[in-house]
Amino acid sequence: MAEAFEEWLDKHGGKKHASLDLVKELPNGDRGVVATAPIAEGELLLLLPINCALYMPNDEEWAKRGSSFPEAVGYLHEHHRTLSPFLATTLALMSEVARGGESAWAAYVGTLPPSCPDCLLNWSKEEKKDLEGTALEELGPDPAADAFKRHVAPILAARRDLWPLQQQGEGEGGAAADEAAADLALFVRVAGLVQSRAFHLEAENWVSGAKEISKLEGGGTQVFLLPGIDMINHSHNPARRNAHLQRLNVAQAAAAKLTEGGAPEGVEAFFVMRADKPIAEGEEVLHTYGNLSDAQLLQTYGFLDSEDGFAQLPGGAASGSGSQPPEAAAEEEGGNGGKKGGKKRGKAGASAAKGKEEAEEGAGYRNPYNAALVPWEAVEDVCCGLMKSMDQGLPAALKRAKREFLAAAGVLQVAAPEATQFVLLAREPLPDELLTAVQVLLMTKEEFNELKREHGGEQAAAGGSAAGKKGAAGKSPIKGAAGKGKKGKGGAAAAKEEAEVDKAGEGKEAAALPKLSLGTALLEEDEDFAEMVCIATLQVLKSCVERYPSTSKEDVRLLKSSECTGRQRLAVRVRLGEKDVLQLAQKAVVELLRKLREGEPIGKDAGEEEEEEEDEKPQGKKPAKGKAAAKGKPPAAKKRRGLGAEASSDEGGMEADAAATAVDEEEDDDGLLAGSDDSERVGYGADEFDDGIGEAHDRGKAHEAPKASE
Ligand SMILES: C[S@@+](CC[C@H](N)C(=O)[O-])C[C@H]1O[C@@H](n2cnc3c(N)ncnc32)[C@H](O)[C@@H]1O
Repeated sequence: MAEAFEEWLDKHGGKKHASLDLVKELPNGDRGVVATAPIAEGELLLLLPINCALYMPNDEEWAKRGSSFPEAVGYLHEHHRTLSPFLATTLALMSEVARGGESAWAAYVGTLPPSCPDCLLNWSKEEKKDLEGTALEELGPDPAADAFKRHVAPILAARRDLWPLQQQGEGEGGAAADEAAADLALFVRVAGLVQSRAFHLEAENWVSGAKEISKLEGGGTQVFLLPGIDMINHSHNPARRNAHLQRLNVAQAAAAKLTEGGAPEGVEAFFVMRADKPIAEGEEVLHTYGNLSDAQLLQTYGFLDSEDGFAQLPGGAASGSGSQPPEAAAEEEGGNGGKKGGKKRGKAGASAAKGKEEAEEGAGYRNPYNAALVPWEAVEDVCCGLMKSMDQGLPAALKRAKREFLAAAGVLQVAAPEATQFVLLAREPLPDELLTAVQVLLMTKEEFNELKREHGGEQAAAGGSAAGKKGAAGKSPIKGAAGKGKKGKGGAAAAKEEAEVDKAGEGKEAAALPKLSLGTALLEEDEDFAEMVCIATLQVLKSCVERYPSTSKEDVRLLKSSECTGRQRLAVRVRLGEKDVLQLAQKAVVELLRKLREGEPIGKDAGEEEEEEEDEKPQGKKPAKGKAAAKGKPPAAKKRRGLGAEASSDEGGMEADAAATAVDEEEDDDGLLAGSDDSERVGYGADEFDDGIGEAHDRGKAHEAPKASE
């Protein structure tokens, strides 16, 4: 199989390093690319002419060399242009698989595994129950069966010559049922392969130049199957990675002396895999599939990282494993790529030690790129409930106006604001969007109207341009606002209030406003408001923690038990990872509140402010509160709200609330989350296509290209 592939590659002008085994069986039963002799840094590992890749061409490519694409690709290009790139590439590979020995890609098809075993596509309903509450919880119909029925089956039926029927046995329900079952089975198999092997790259003009490939963008992507290159496994650990992918145009490939004797006819570009560092004999070639959370890794690739070096990173997480025994995971170490330092070092050392201990006990490695999702609905419910408890219930029109305003101001997604999910990251557990949304929801009608006027006003002054605008942070949109502590209104008053929702900003919501980022300026000015915002945020986070059927402690216990194996273990690790992030967010809120109460500077420039404060402060004088104080202004007058009447008359009120809502201290501080410094925001935003399947990249934000130093 490897020889047939190498012959095929050679025939098409591709190259493979002589000292590489592309299909080496690894100790864990998987296959990987392994060096059979030492390879020097910079050496070419694989060169793949673009004509060997399976993908949907853009119009320009099609015009230039349409005839070199498989027939199925041509058919899809001509007749199904709105199909998602993922489904189109899946159908392209299905055609080559179904055509067997007749396919021009038969040698490549021969290198493919039977399936992507643990990809979610292959999980039963029962197994998926363990993912309840996570980003991977399936709420609608089975996405694969749904995509098959809606998009794939009609295409197969229309062109049986391109997608010949697979061999079927005699089954119940007659020949038609058998055909459909065989088609669906092939689709699920191939979709799993494409999902776990394809590269999602920005569509670009090939002739324009080389490009680092790991940078993926939400829009305008092409989904490429890159034979041979797709044999390389992933590592989260920069210290273990030793290869990276580039695409080069013909001139660049020639300049790099990759195509002596000239490029094969009709080839405009190459995919190139090179050694980033020396690779020892017997060492596996590894690169990165992206900075992906556990949920994204599981959904797309059917595995969770079971390595490796984060225990060694200063401030790093412990090693451990989802699928291998914890003892083995705890033994595996390596890597030293972390850059954390400063004040956190002392604690990090202790955390790493504690983390290692936990790994040994079986708690497992936790991914520093993990994320948790907070649905808008939860935020709205909690905030509206809180306002109601203060006799300031939000009438429907005001609720709608706030939602529309937040969408126009870039805090909620525009197309379907209600479907927004705030993405909390281990490295940024309290995103500004979430704090901003909570603040806006907790504003009285008057405050909200004033915010709208100020924020809309900025837009008018800027000629409607949202680019580079700062938002309303630090401007106190509620300064001088009336209506604090308003008492309850009956139905008629509420109806009047609906009618009173300020018309000033109306219509502006439709247009894009500058991005709204309230930060903490308002919280620093108004202690009661700050307490409300913190309580509400803690309640929101608590409601998110409660959506899981188990607690973190139970999950850790499960991971420690030898019975928790296979897919159940993967699922438990995903939900524990999400809960870790929610716990970090809870801690961040409690810390924010503490700082606000103690008048400590907050935010990125806190250090600078502290210094400024030090310089300006007369000797022996107590530091004043907040930013205003830091800038030499008197602290803002304390403001009172409905809730504040109780909470602030009882000095322990907030602590009690926070304690009731916040972190289980026994469970926190496991020190397992801090790790690499290059965690990037990853999310699960709006789907571009309504396939409902595919991979994390179609649903998420771009991942940063690995830094040069990696
Ligand atoms: C692009 S393929 C890599 C080649 C694959 N190992 C093979 O034998 O064909 C991606 C698949 O390899 C496996 N894989 C890659 N990196 C892995 C890792 N770090 N740990 C476990 N499995 C991994 C997963 O099954 C994943 O879906």
